[in-house]
Amino acid sequence: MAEQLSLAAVRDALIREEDSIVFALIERARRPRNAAAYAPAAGADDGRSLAEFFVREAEVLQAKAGHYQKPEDVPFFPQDLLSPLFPSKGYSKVLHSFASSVSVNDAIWKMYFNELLPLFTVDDDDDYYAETVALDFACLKALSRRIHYGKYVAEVKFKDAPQDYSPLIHAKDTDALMNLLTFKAVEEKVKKSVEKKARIFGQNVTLEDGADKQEGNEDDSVCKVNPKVLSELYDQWVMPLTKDVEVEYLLRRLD
Ligand SMILES: O=C(O)C(=O)C[C@]1(C(=O)O)C=C[C@@H](O)C=C1
Repeated sequence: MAEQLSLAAVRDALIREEDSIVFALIERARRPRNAAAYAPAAGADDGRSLAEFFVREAEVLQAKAGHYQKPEDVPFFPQDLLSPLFPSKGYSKVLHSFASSVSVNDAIWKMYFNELLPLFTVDDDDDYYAETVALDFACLKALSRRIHYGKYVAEVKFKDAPQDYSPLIHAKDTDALMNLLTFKAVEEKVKKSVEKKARIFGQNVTLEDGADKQEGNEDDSVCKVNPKVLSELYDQWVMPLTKDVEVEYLLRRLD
């Protein structure tokens, strides 16, 4: 995240993350549900599923390569990780030092597998399990990153109005903090934006004249992921979880 923190810059970063989420979901939607990849696997440690095995192992590798150093990159299985093996320049620390420990990944994990997957994958099995869980990992990472950007949003909002936030933080007034950081008009725009991206990115491109759909004349049934699923995902989970991150960060901001 840029050193110069402003609400506009952070919102731009959130908009950019929309692209990653929409693309990741479109890629995952190429495969059917493949439920066997999520069931406890015979012979695996502690009856883990292939999906859990893959995410754990992928995070171990990525951490060794230097990932998970920034507060927006939060691992799903932090207990398994080793320090980076390669030096990096580091990143500018614009957030409070506890920021890395703020995580809603458990909620993201449950939401993704229990609620979201059935909404945008066909209930079938094509036996491409390894590819499927790699695609799931991409979706989980994109969602987690976007949601944990809430830490930056919270920091900017606090810096812009410490006089409004501080009393609520001292009083640990979670509901009032939630109200103060909520902008319903922005949320409506975000939902429309992400729905539109799903409609545009998820089209089949053809070279025949007039075959491409014009805007305003969309047929959502031919989109690779139903655009309404994207606006629902943001409405029900992505924005509420981002706000949970914001509140959790703010509650500890004056420690
Ligand atoms: O843009 C903000 O102010 C945010 O806090 C981000 C966000 C979002 O998740 O997109 C969350 C809460 C606001 O109500 C609006 C949007």
